[in-house]
Amino acid sequence: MLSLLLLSTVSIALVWLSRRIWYERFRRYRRFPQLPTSLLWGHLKIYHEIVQRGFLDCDHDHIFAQIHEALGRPPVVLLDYRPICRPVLVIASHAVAEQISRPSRQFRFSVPKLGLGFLEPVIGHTSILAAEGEAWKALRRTFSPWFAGPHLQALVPTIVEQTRGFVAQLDALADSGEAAPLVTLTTNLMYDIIGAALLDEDLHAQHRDPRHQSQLVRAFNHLVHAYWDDKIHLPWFFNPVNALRRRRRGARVQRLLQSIVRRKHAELQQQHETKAPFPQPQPPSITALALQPPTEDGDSSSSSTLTPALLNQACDQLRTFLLGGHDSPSATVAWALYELSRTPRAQSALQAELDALFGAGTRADAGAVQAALARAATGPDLLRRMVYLDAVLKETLRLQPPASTARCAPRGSGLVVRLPCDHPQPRPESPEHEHEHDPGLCLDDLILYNCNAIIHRDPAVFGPDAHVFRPERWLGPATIPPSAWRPYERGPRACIGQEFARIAMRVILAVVVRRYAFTKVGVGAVVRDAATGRPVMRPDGQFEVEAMVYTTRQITARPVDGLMMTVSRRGGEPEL
Ligand code: HEM
Repeated sequence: MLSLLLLSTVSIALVWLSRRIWYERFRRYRRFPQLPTSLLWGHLKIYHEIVQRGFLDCDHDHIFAQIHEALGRPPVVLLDYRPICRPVLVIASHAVAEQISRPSRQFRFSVPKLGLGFLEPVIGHTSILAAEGEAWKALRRTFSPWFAGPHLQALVPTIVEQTRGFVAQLDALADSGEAAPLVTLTTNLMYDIIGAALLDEDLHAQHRDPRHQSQLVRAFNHLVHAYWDDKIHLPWFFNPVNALRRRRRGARVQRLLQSIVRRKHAELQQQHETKAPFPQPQPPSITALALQPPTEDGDSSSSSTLTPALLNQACDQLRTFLLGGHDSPSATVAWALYELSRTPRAQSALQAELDALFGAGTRADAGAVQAALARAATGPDLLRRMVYLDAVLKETLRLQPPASTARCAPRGSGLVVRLPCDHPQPRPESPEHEHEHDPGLCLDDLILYNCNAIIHRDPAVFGPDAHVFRPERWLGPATIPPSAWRPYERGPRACIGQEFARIAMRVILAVVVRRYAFTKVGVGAVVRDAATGRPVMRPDGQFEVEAMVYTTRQITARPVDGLMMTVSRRGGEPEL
């Protein structure tokens, strides 16, 4: 009798479970565009097969783009990663992305971020990047004045100063004729800029001998390497060794930063106590701001006691700025130099703009450009007038966006988005709902990924040449909807450092772009005509290349080979 009861209970449980799994896999998300799914593995199997067919180390954005294309470019694509993690909704339409990133009555600061637990070794657990609600608002309020226009303009001479090391490195490369990964050089440059401007520290990242770089730079690079080619951010138990490696390396970065912050705190206290007559550095250092414990009512008062909690919180913010500050701008500058090297029309237009601003006689004279930019009377105005250079940067960020936001609306919150009307609407729940007004798509509990790599190449917005580097599309009357370009994300959680990045990137390019010619070697090298040896020009005005340089995931998207280039001084470079 007992065994019969047991048997029937087990059978009922099994029937219930299989119906549940069937529902979860095939019915729950049936209105979402998606690839055929498997009962056991969802889309994991097909995702794996697509990865195997292409470059194994390519970034997940490429895989999403392929799936999106195969499905006929719908506004959203569902990828069911269960049982490994929640299903991901890849958002391919700027109109839908905008509904996620803008504030609403339901979500005052836009749809909450997806937990960034996997990044904790890099940014800590109180970082502004991951914080939510009032805690995030208080942090943002603390740091926003530092990132405001007038403060940033005062930093231009500091940024310019650091480009001297970059020029020295490029000169050395031009003399040697050797190829080097440009991204390594721009990364070191950005570390030095962030060190000087944000931390008020010389990080020696551009030292010719890497052994003389500061311990912080070496430790941070070491930590970031533990994130290379991480496609799905699997939970720690899938690779406990790497999880441990990240923790250990993260702890070392934290210790190094703590000793810097303790020193800065002591200096600030001394200045405060002695009421030093010399003026405070203008703008106040980020470290000083990070040491003001933010309160929810917006009052920030300098703390004389450096509690362990305050120390850790300050270090978490500094680590976040170190990450955001060095990573995306360095990749963007390197990509811009690559795209310019294969787009002679754009290179000439940029040269003409810089000639007009600095004088044609300063083409090879980096020192003259640096001096003009560093002068308070001329620098900000020169930067403001770099219209074509700004278009080059916009176009680079359009084609090679380093980052995209990932969000998640809590279960039961009832987040609904509407798809753009020019796309086929989602299937109704059932045939009897066929004629009802479309209620939109409910996105609760899904991982929402605004995929900029797809959004930025939408032919419906950018036309048939969406894949071509054409800075001119950003000049003249604005025809592109603002929400279709979102490399810094939009809404309240948009990048706090975007204006700083724009200034730094404009300074760097203005200093080097007329002085050097860059030639890609290896993947992405230009194709040359067998008879003449000259590069083959495509009808769209770009040189034909051997193979596209794809991106890999290294926390953000970075070019696979670091953009291996040779450098020559203009005038001395080989004829193309
Ligand atoms: C080309 C340059 C840059 C790009 C493309 C970029 C991109 C982004 C993106 C897409 C986000 C949103 C991330 C998310 O929602 O998860 C973001 C946030 C952030 N970025 Fe940047 N970033 C750049 C430069 C910088 C710089 C120079 C800094 C600091 C010096 C910085 C610091 C931050 C911080 C602190 C946040 C979090 C903001 C918040 O949640 O309030 N970024 N960035």
